[in-house]
Amino acid sequence: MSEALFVVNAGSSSIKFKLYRIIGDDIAPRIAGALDGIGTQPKLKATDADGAVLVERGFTPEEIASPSDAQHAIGDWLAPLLADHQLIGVGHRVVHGGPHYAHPVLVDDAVLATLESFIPLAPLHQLTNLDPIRVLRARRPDLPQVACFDTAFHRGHPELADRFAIPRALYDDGVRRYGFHGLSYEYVSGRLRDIAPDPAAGRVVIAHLGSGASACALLDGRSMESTMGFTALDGLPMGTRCGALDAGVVLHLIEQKGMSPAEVGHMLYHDSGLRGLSGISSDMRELLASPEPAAALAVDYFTLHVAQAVARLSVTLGGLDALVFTAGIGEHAPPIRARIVARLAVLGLALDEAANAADAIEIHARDSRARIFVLPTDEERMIGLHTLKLLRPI
Ligand SMILES: Nc1ncnc2c1ncn2[C@@H]1O[C@H](COP(=O)(O)OP(=O)(O)O)[C@@H](O)[C@H]1O
Ligand SMILES: CC(=O)OP(=O)(O)O
Ligand SMILES: [Mg+2]
Repeated sequence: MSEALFVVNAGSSSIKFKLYRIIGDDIAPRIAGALDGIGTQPKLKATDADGAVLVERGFTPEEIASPSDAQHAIGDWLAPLLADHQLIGVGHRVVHGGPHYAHPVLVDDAVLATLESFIPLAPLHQLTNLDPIRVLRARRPDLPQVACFDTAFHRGHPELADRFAIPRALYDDGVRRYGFHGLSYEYVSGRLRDIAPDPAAGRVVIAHLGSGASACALLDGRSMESTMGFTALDGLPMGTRCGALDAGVVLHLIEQKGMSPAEVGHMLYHDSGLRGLSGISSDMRELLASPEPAAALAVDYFTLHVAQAVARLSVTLGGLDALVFTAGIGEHAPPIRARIVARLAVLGLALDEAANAADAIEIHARDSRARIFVLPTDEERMIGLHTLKLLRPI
């Protein structure tokens, strides 16, 4: 019977999962799947290591109305397939680890209670990240569960990157710039080290452009600064989130417009970003395909702000050796990469257009002052490796 571990990456409308076989101190995917459309058009799909479809079935919105329904459905489908695997544990992506968790942790009641206290700091993510942990603890109390944090990678960043310019007492109270997407940055910087060790040891900016978007400055693979802050609302404009916003707007909406804090929160997390700017869609593919001027404005706003962030993070690093694009938009949208790099001509960056159009790994022109890469992220593999290391220290 082969040893295996299970990885869960739970979002608000989908649960992605992977079953890995353990091979020494490495892992190899056996099953990859997702249950998405929770509460709307639930669909479970999973493939094996060769891409063959193992299951593809729909559910009614009533059958899978919540992430915990989804977790049970995945568990029911998976149980017979686990018969010839010996599961040693489960790794979870948990977006917020607060000020203290700089590494993955084994979840017990006290850890779970601490992580629950961060729910208001990550309203789109934390509750749904913790839900599968709770469901699995009830179903399989014997199975070790490991929480891997999006914030952990940034915990070693310098104090300057950790601060807001507000009274010091708030910092001591935990109002700090945590930064997110850390599992993605850790994986992508490791890939860069494998394929291009020279720039990886130097000054690198990684732009994680998905439905959530942020950018991170790394020096020799370590986080120096990132665009997300106390919450995953700060920094770049996203699918539905506003990104950096004048705090005065929040005061205005509450004090002058009579909006409740909950209404403002909903607007900034769900109705802003690309969706708010365009009035059309939060999905970059739809905006690129739309002839509407409002869609073009949203795309321009996005590319301008990503380019500005790369330039700002280059100041933090004192220069730039490599720029890396990753996540849904970063990996699959050549026109967006082209517009971002065109704005960075000011720093001497230039694209090889054919390589960019082909989603090649290296896409810079020969005379570009920094190398430019497209590297697919793999948060699940990072979670799997962390989980294995914590459960099986060498
Ligand atoms: N071919 C493409 N062209 C443009 N945008 C794309 C393409 N493929 C995916 N995207 C965009 O990627 C985003 C989703 O990124 P992803 O990393 O999958 O998000 P998440 O995992 O955080 O939900 C969406 O805005 C989607 O439109
Ligand atoms: C932290 C965050 O924004 O995550 P995601 O991109 O998955 O929404
Ligand atoms: Mg994501």
